[in-house]
Amino acid sequence: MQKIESRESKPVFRGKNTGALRVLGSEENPGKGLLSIGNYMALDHSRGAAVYLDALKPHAILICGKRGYGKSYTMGCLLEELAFLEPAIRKKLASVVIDTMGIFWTMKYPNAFEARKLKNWDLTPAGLDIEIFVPVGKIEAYRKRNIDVKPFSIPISELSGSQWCRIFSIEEVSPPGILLVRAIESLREKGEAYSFEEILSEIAGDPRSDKVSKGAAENYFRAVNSWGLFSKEGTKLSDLVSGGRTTILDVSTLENENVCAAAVSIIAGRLYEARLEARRTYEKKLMGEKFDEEVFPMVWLFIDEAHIFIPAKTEGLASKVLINRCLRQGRQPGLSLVLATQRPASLHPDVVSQSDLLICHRLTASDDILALETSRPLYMQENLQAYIKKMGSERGAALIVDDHSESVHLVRIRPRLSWHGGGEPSAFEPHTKDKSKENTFQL
Ligand SMILES: Nc1ncnc2c1ncn2[C@@H]1O[C@H](COP(=O)(O)OP(=O)(O)OP(=O)(O)O)[C@@H](O)[C@H]1O
Repeated sequence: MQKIESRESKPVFRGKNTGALRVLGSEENPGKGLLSIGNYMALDHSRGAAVYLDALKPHAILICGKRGYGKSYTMGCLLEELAFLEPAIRKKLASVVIDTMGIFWTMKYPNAFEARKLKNWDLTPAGLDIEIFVPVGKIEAYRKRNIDVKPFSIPISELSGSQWCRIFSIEEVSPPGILLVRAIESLREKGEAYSFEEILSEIAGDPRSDKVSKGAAENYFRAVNSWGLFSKEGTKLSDLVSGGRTTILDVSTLENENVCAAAVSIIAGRLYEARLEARRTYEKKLMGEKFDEEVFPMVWLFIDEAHIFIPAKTEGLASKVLINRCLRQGRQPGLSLVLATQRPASLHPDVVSQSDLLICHRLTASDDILALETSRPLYMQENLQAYIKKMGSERGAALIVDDHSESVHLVRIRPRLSWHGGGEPSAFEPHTKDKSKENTFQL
């Protein structure tokens, strides 16, 4: 089993109590493609056997928990584990993070801050080989801060007139809305990519609209240009994603949540299409056909603040793609989705019911617990509240509900190898000190 013999192939936990191999997410895992996420946590909170997640098959994982209890930290652990898989498996997978908070760029750096804690787990700090992409219009701002980033953009022609109306929060039947839909649909009918300038000239040349509507529509699109996210051609998917890579799409500069959702919808839709195509190639290969070109890897798509993109009560711009394609049908083409939220109650209920793995950190709001309880699998012997109580208030402690083995597990997620950028800043403590020994974790 690959993590049992060396860092590439050694278990991450050689320390205390490493017991029987337990793989969550697959009953058939042959001991390969294992993500070492932590150890069992006994009721007295002592450390038990190592816990692994399967990475050979596609998964839909929901990570939830109240603010500051480990959601993005856990996401980072999964990303690290995917990045450190044995090369033969790693090259068939790719990780893509939609980074709404701008916190994942720090993964390039080793987690020197928690070196002592890592030592307790027999681990050493390690940075990750990641690529960070930011909207093309924002590249200079990042470079000025000495953050090594690459530009990405989305083709402006990917959005329909009605999607633009939703982004601008205007009615499709209002005068600027009517103009905007007409202008965009007329450009789209030509079937070619078009630029921001071409949209403006289409608006200006509309014979049926008055000056005020034209002025308003123009202003909306000038704002689009300032976001620096859209361009005529857009970045090719193959430039963003390929086998073995960890890609961070930092969209934290986009203040408008609708724009973020539109971007997520387009990216997730393109990943899904690419995987469908790859799956067809894979089937043909199995039938004996020869293919020389590289097959698009099985993607793990990570989205934090998922309630923004798949809200409970309304249909967000990314809801359809994420629910209907990635969640419900992602298994077949091999697209994994890892969603995180502080507010399960604000998340579309399909996310809870369609996830095959639920990683639940501490939760206290009753509506959030109820949202998970409502789709609580029958195999959970106790109610969720009781499990959460057992888990206590330790950061990084999690309840994992595994639909494959129909079982529930109390786990302590391991410390991060790479620098975690999502922690709370403190006005008091110097940032260089190793705080491991002061943490609530007593190992
Ligand atoms: N598994 C863990 N091991 C050690 N410390 C942890 C672990 N998980 C979380 N922590 C600690 O808790 C802090 C907060 O975790 P994290 O940033 O993941 O919170 P979050 O749930 O994503 O919060 P928010 O909802 O505000 O984004 C981390 O900075 C870290 O100090």
